[in-house]
Parts: sequence; C-alpha cells; structure tokens
Amino acid sequence: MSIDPPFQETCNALFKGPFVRAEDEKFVVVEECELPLIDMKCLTLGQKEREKCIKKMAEAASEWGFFQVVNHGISQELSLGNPDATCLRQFSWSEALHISLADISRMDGYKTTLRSTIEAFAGTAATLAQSLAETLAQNLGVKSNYFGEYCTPNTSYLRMNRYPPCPFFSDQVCGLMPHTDSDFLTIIYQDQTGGLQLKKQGRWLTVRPNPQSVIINIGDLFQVLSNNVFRSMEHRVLAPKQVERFSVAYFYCPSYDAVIQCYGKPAMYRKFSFREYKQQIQKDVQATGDKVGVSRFLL
Ligand SMILES: O=C(O)CCC(=O)C(=O)O
Ligand SMILES: [Fe+2]
Repeated sequence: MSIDPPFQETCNALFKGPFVRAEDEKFVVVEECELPLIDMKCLTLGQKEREKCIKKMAEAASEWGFFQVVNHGISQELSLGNPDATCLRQFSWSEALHISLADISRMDGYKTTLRSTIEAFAGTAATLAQSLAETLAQNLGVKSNYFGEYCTPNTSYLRMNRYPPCPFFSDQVCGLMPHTDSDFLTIIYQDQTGGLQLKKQGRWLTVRPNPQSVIINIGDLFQVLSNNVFRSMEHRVLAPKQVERFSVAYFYCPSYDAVIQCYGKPAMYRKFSFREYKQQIQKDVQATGDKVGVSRFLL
C-alpha cells in the first residue's frame, strides 16, 4: 500500500536512517478489549447513583488510564458514512466533522493549534467567498450589500471530510454520494489524492487535483439567484482504494431569514427563505432518502 501523508515531505528526515522498534513497541494486535463505560447521565441522578459512577470512573482511570463515556453532550455531528442509508446508492464511505463558525468563535480558552488553523482557514475562506459571490452577482442586479448583509461569518460552516481506504472498492461505493450543495458557493480544499467528480452534460468528469488551487463549487442558492444562469452541479467523490483522502469544504450560506429570489425575468423559481429551503430538504430526505433541491421551488 502506498502511503502519502501530507506531512511526509516536511518530516522527511524522520523517516530516513536505521530505525528498529523495540519488541514491545511493535504494532502487534494482541486482543481487543472493551474500555470501561461511563454514563455521564448518572452524574445527574440521585446521590447513590452519582457516587457509584464517580467510583467507576476513578477505578477506570486508575486501572486503565482510559475509559469511554456516553451522554457526553458533544455534538453527534461527527458521522461515519450515512447511518440512514438503506441502499448502497445512498451510502457514503466517509466521515465528516461539521464545524459551525459560531462554535469556533466561542472556543475561548482553547487557543490550540487546531483552533487557530481552523480560524485562519475559515477567515480566509469567508473573505474569498464574499468576494467571489459579489463578483459573480455583479451583473445580476443583486443589491451590492446583499451578501454582506445576509452572509455573516457565523452563518457559514466548515466540513472536514475524511475518506478512509475502501476495501470493498467497486463502482458501487462512493466516498461521497452524488449531491448538490445547498449554499451559495463552496470552497473545497482537497489533498492530492483526487477522486472528486462532477456531472456535466450527463457525464462524470474527474477534477484533477492542483496543489496551488482551491475548488469553487456553485451551490443551489446561486443557481436560483442567477435564474439558472449559474448551475449547481451534481458532484461526488470516489472512495479511495488504498490511501485515505482528506478535504475541507467551506459552505458559504446566508442566515435562515435571507430571502432567496431570482434576479432575471421571467423568474423560474418562487421566492423562499433559506429556512424554508433547509426544512424542505430535511423533509424530502426523511421521506425518500434523497434531497430534491431547487426543483421543488420551480414556478
Ligand atoms: O471532498 C470533496 O472533494 C468534496 C466534498 C463535498 O462535495 C462536500 O463536502 O459537499
Ligand atoms: Fe458537495
């Protein structure tokens, strides 16, 4: 298996020269174990339950140095694949972490490298997205402060995608199933593994990775705003065969109250709010497993 971690180049010196691992450091799988499980809910119950739970936690910390917790209150938005998939067509061989930009700014006291990296990326992406949106909308007749007013940094979000190598690789398995993005536009930063494909005139085309560039993807809202001049294309990601793939997507979204309407005559879509759009998608996905998208609002 060829491995290409992005840090390999910068840490190259570490990989050179003789290196022998001590016997007890080798990656030998001995036996699987189940870590002690702590239910945080027990801490909020009566005195007796609470004490039992604290004791169990202390024992685990002492005996194992590890334990697992449930009911921890951390957002469950870290998803592996698509647990709701009922067939392979709806399944995505990937996991994604959604980070709302409002959450990052509330991470006071967590001045970690991760936080500052995410903040820096999001800040740059936000400026780029607004500038691209304003530029694209220039000739549509959209008022000049439209994006500045409706798309504050907190209304957009980041998604960090990880596509592990897929041992069941076949044309049936997608890293990310075909979809369109429900925003104005998306900025995709992908590694050099490749696998992103878009559908153009009925044919799937692979996007060649370019380390110098980020990918911009027109979303559904811009298709409506532009009265179908700009297109929100279906795209997907192939499951990688042997190496894992990473990407970060910045979704440039308005506030839920923003009114999305066509600029151009005759209007092809009726006016709707972003809230209405998201709710409709949720309804459709629950009912059919698929997002119907902007065609729901065609006049
Ligand atoms: O991973 C990619 O290159 C694309 C990700 C994507 O389309 C998405 O997150 O909506
Ligand atoms: Fe997408």
